[in-house]
Amino acid sequence: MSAIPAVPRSARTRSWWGWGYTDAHPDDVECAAMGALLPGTLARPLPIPRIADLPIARPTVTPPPSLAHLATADPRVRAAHAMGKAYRDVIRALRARPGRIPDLVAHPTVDREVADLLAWAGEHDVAVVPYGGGSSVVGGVEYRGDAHRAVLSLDLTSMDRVLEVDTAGRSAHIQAGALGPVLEEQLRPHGLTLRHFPQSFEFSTLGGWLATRAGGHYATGRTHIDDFVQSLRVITPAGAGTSWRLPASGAGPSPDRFFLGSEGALGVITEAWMRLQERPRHKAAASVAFTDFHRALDAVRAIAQSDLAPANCRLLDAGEALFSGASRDGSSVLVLGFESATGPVGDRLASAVDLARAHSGRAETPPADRDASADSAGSAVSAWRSAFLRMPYLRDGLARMGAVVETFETAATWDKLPALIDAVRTELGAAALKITGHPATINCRLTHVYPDGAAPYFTVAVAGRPGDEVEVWDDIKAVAGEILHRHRATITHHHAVGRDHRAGYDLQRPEPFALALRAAKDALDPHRILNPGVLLD
Ligand SMILES: Cc1cc2nc3c(=O)[nH]c(=O)nc-3n(C[C@H](O)[C@H](O)[C@H](O)COP(=O)(O)OP(=O)(O)OC[C@H]3O[C@@H](n4cnc5c(N)ncnc54)[C@H](O)[C@@H]3O)c2cc1C
Repeated sequence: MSAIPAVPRSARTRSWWGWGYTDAHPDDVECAAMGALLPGTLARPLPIPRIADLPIARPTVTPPPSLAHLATADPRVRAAHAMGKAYRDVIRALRARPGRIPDLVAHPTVDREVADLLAWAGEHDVAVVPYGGGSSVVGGVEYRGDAHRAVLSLDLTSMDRVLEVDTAGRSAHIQAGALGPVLEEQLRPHGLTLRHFPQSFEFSTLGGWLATRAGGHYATGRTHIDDFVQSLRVITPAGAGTSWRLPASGAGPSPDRFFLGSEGALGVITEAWMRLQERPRHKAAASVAFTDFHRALDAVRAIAQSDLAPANCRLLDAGEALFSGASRDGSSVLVLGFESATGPVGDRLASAVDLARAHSGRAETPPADRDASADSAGSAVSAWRSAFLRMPYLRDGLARMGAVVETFETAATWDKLPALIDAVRTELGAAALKITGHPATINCRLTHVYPDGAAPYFTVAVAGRPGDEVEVWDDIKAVAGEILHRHRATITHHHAVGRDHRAGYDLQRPEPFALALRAAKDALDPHRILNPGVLLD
């Protein structure tokens, strides 16, 4: 077991209202150029919002002297903790309609302080919203309604240390508030990695990943945060507990599984022992073009059902391929990638490309295996990768042009996928036209693939009704949820339930399970202060 050095934090300024760093936001010219691609958007971008324009009331509670040093009522901090980072949040900031802003933001540094804050909140009818990186896209970190006297945002990011690394057992004891880069930087000296890279990696935390059952960007194999959990420490209003560190256990229902995905409604995750991996040393990537998207789906299914296990197997439809620069001729593109810490992967890549060719894919001969530190192979592959990281910034630029942008993801079995994807394109497209009077762009990519199905991710962009973008988004979201439900596709594959997916989640979960969840809430959170409205009422 070894001790871990401290890690410096980024000096760049994070946006309080939009994605990422302020210095990476598209400027007015870039926003206008994007808006010009969508008929009906504004002539010029909405101004960058100012905190001074928000309706920020004075806090209605004061913490006791013993906890006062942990909490702030600074309007800038409170505004930055009022919402997550969905389109809906960004447009509400732009339109100065943030909803209820927390009265206080607390930054506990140890478990005792978390427990004391929960006890104080329970006694004073203060709702507590656990907050990691604040990258929720489902209304997970905001408070809706007025049932509580006050709202406390419980920011865990001061608890961001890797406490211990067990190199022999390839696992690490990590505090829940560590942001992705902070966590990986502390593991790097050990040659190990958690290898969990959601698109939001830079601005989301271990605790947030665990509380939402996040999905990393690897297409197959171990990519869900669930796969890496060895043990969890959770603090609830009814007491704290830590599960045993075990490689596996068949002792009844799993306590870790119980808290995974609990979204701050059942307790606060403060620490976890996580399984690690060696850093990959071999990589190989290639892209395959398809004229027919449905043939491409068949190719992906064949690859997913083989034993090749690609790290990346991302099928982009023609719109998505065009937008990311992976193709300009109307083809769908399959981006394939392999990596390994132990041996060359070029043969696996070649076999996957052969399978794709057998389903009418067009591919160059794949490049040979290369050192993992080398630059990406293939222009379509690298074009897609850069676009992937830039996408959230562009979404905010489109929001400034008054566009409505909704991204939603799901998963379904192979027998249902083609009809589901077609229905989203046609039915949601028609609904968006009816709601806004403008044609929508709807793109699709597969983010994760399984032997028995896959996870499609949709992006819908359409000009909004100026000033009513939130209502338009809500209407489009409701139609999308209805289509998913009708096709027996999950309301979310990795974005969580939060408040925005409640209707779909309530329909999806079996009633005895809902009963058990309500009973668990009653037992663990008797004053109903933990993230009210998330997962259940
Ligand atoms: C641009 C963008 C890209 C994204 N890409 C992905 C992706 O690739 N894969 C993916 O899975 N998701 C993705 N997301 C969604 C989001 O990043 C994930 O849900 C992430 O896991 C949230 O982590 P966070 O630390 O930001 O949590 P927050 O947003 O702060 O919180 C999310 C939920 O977890 C609860 N919570 C947070 N910390 C704790 C804790 N310590 N204990 C108990 N409850 C807690 C909160 O109360 C809330 O309900 C993306 C979001 C954006 C904006």
